[in-house]
Amino acid sequence: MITIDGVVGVGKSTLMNIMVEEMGYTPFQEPVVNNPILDRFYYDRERYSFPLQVFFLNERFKHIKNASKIEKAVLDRSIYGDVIFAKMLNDAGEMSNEEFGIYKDLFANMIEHCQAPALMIYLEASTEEAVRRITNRGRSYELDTEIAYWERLNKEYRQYFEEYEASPVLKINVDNLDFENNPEDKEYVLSLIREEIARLKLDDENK
Ligand SMILES: Nc1ncnc2c1ncn2[C@@H]1O[C@H](COP(=O)(O)OP(=O)(O)O)[C@@H](O)[C@H]1O
Ligand SMILES: Nc1ncnc2c1ncn2[C@H]1C[C@H](O)[C@@H](COP(=O)(O)O)O1
Repeated sequence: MITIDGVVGVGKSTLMNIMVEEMGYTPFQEPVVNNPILDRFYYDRERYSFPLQVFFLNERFKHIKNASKIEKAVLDRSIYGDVIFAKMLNDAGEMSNEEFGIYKDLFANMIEHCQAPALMIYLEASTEEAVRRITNRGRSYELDTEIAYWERLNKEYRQYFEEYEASPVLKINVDNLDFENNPEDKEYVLSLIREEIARLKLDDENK
């Protein structure tokens, strides 16, 4: 089970699709379209932070449960990334301390039953590049969100991944890598992933 994480717009879904096409992985997509409150959350974060976190926690748990039953799974975003959002929202006063306390308790209970990924691919980018990609993608609720939110998220992500040790991490800075449109960049990223898989002997484990 390989997980791809990183800030919004960094290219997680795009890379996941490449791994599906080029490496035969089975995708576990982030629930954006079928998310009943994501849009509302962006316009009223105080009201929707807590239910949104519970929604994502539950979805992530389902994905991990199902992904751990198959040989080559790739997940778009991780349960660990959710904690970054939850902490950030609590720090900003958009999720109350009581709600964050309940969230942490629920998380602690769930994580005991979650298999850690065999590899975490952390896609790192400058906030400017992430916002450029968010703008190109054009989800209206993200376009209406202030830049400071994306800056805070990036800062929290970087800090979190400096200390993350639940699994091996492959960190890739994607600021100058257009693996979506440039075949050379795509091959380069795939080679990094293949090398890491070989180094960790994940292929052997998966046989
Ligand atoms: N490496 C890349 N270089 C340039 N644009 C990219 C790259 N990867 C993805 N994109 C574009 O950036 C936007 C966000 O990509 P996406 O994969 O949906 O990000 P995420 O899943 O991390 O939010 C999309 O419009 C996508 O086409
Ligand atoms: N845990 C989360 N809290 C708040 N918002 C979240 C969380 N997980 C995902 N999101 C948002 C961020 C994006 O608007 C969409 C999808 O993420 P993406 O990085 O584009 O895959 O959901």
